[in-house]
Amino acid sequence: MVAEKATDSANENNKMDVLKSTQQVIRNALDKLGYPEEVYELLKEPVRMMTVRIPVRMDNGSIKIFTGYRAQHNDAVGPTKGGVRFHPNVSEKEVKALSIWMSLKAGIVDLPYGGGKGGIVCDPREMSFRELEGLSRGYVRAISQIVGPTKDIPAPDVFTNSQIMAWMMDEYSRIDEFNNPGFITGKPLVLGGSHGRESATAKGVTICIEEAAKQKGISVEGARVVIQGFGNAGSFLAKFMHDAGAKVIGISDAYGALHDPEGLDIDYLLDRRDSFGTVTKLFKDTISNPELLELDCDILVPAAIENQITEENAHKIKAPIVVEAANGPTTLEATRILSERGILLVPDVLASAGGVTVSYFEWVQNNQGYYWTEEEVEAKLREVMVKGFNSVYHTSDTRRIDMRLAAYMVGVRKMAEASRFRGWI
Ligand SMILES: NC(=O)C1=CN([C@@H]2O[C@H](COP(=O)(O)OP(=O)(O)OC[C@H]3O[C@@H](n4cnc5c(N)ncnc54)[C@H](O)[C@@H]3O)[C@@H](O)[C@H]2O)C=CC1
Ligand SMILES: O=C(O)CCC(=O)C(=O)O
Repeated sequence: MVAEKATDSANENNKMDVLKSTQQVIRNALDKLGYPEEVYELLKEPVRMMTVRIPVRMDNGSIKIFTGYRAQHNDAVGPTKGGVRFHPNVSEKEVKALSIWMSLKAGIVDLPYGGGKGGIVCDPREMSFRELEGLSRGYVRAISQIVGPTKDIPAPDVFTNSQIMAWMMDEYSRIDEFNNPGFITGKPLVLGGSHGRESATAKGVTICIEEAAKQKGISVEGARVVIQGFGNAGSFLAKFMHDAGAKVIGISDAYGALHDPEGLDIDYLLDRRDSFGTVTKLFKDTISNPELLELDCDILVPAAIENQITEENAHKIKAPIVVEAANGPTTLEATRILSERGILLVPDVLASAGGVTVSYFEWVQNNQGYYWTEEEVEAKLREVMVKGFNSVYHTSDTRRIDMRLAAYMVGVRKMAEASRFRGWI
């Protein structure tokens, strides 16, 4: 009985293991494309993974040692690129999976990058500004040998922002002994940031929603939208949906969710949210995150963390369109269930690629020292996202496969070919 329980829990862990599920889809995509086994052997793990220990003097005078990671998945196409996450649940496996997803995003929207990702195990909500600066600078010192504007270019992710990017850029510039804005993206505008980067992930998701709605014959104007997460991705998305005439009937953060079938007051919520995307603590009448996901709505956007739609709740999702702003919010089993139910699932590696696309634009502008207007950035982003959506949708439609497998097939091809031309495989 005990052994049976242990096996059950091992199976459950496997289903929630984001690295294992990513490897499974990579394998399926490579098989469908006809690549030999050694291509999978190369791409199933990052080519480089660094673990660092970062000492930080805390405000109470003690020294605390933090663990951080930087994964570089594949650099055959170009330098690796991807965000840095500050979160208590960061793990080596998660960072590895996130770096693979970055490679796939770069492939889908055709950027000259491979995927990278970083993370530090910490809870920035419980740290002072001074402690966060020490941690950000310490991380850069620790990984400085493997990063740089032509090697691996970090950016923001969960619980990191433009201030943290500014500290990291300053630390790298000190080490490098000259001002080096192209080392990192998602910087404040005054330090070489790009117009449109802050809202880029949400803008990319909005474009995918528009394209998915066209395919489903649903009008965005008047559509009922539910968004899990009210941080960078979720809050800008709520604003864009509200401005497009959609009714945002549910939002959430790490502490709970708000629901109003008549539509929430998005401008008020944006005004009251804190820098970690927390707003529900201000309200008494809340529902839970699991309840939020099952609300009756037209468009559901998970924009927070991994493993939110699983085989437990996939049958209960009512939205005909699910667009993944977050990385890894839906398990593979849930992907199968949603797809069999005819729900159009726009996967993370496509839907959330707007962030890295505008990060690429920021890096290009830093390299050329000439900056674009917000309108130019938005027009270029739209072109890239629509093209990415169409190629994934077309692959899914013609091959009769789910959108996630289609996205992996589109995303994996460029790095496989580049690795082959380089003579690696
Ligand atoms: N910021 C960016 O440019 C990009 C972000 N993403 C992905 O979007 C997702 C959200 O990232 P950001 O908005 O940047 O982060 P953020 O740190 O700005 O906001 C995170 C939001 O998720 C909520 N949250 C945290 N834990 C939660 C939980 N257990 N249940 C429900 N909500 C929870 C937080 O309260 C907050 O509202 C992540 O998966 C991230 O990897 C993807 C592409 C780019
Ligand atoms: O902007 C970037 O370079 C990376 C964004 C990111 O980390 C992501 O798409 O998950």
